[in-house]
Amino acid sequence: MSQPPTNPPAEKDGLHPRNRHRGRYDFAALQRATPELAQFVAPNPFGDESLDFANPEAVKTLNKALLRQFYHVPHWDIPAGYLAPPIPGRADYVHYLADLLAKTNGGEVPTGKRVRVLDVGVGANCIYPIIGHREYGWRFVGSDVDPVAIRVAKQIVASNPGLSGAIDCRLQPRASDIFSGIVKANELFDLTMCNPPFHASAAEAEAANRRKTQNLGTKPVPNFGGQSNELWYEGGEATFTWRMAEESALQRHNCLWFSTLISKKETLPGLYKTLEKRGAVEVRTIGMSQGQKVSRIVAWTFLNPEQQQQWRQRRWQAGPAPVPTVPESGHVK
Ligand SMILES: C[S@@+](CC[C@H](N)C(=O)[O-])C[C@H]1O[C@@H](n2cnc3c(N)ncnc32)[C@H](O)[C@@H]1O
Repeated sequence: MSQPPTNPPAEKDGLHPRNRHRGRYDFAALQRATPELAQFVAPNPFGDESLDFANPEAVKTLNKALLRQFYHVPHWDIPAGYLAPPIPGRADYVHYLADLLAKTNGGEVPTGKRVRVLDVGVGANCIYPIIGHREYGWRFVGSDVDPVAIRVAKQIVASNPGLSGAIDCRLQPRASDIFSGIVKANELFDLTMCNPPFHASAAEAEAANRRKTQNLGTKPVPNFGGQSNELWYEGGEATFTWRMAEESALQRHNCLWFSTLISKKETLPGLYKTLEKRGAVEVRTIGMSQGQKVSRIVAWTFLNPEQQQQWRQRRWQAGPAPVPTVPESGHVK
């Protein structure tokens, strides 16, 4: 006998406790702040208001509304075909990194401009710097090999209050480089983060797109949810993160914690091996789950506990720094 459909839980328990998106989307409030969202909102089989998540325009417009309502970013747009990120999942990575820094800081998340973060592969959407700055006041450098992504990310930064001066977007001139060409001499970062290109080839990215749209029961959408060059890299996630691990060893004294998302568990053994070979002192794997999708952050440091404490004293103990206020809800003018 077939079971009646059950409504999804109101609280997304899998998300980080500080994630602002643990509750169900309040479509009424979102539409008040972003009226163009209304055209995409319709009742789902359970009678609740929902959105066609297979429609990139709908997802992009939801992102606009969420960024406006939760992150004080009234002007956000990306060109057609660029990755419209699921914001709750992106926010989770930022909050888990905040916890990681807190461990080096006596349990307290260091906030404000004294914390500097490098986002490798910032994308046109500039999502991690926006969330990290609005939540914790951190300063960001975002790198990308795609000149369009850098131009759009810079536009987002320039057109929203308080982001200029907090987020610096830099073009990586060589696709094979990760930190080299971006990190300036003597520049220090408390964290690096990255959502790496996942697939090993354009064909693989397109096949995955086809499978995903088939599962959602819709027609394949060209460049569904991301430019193909945003989603693939010669050798895929494993090669990209291997390069990152290798290069991080050259920056071992310029950064407290390096980190990356890892989507494929098969990538983990190779990454751990490289980090061990290069002398990482501590490697942490932090699990994250968003709905059915399970992912993880791998973070590593080349600094021993004593050096970590020295880092803390030198960089964060200059007194508390103010964090910009993020409204809980409501349209930000
Ligand atoms: C999966 S997308 C992530 C975009 C965004 N951070 C997000 O999470 O939605 C990966 C990004 O890495 C960029 N990328 C590829 N190779 C790179 C490199 N060597 N250095 C910096 N960015 C790179 C791509 O252009 C793309 O924007």
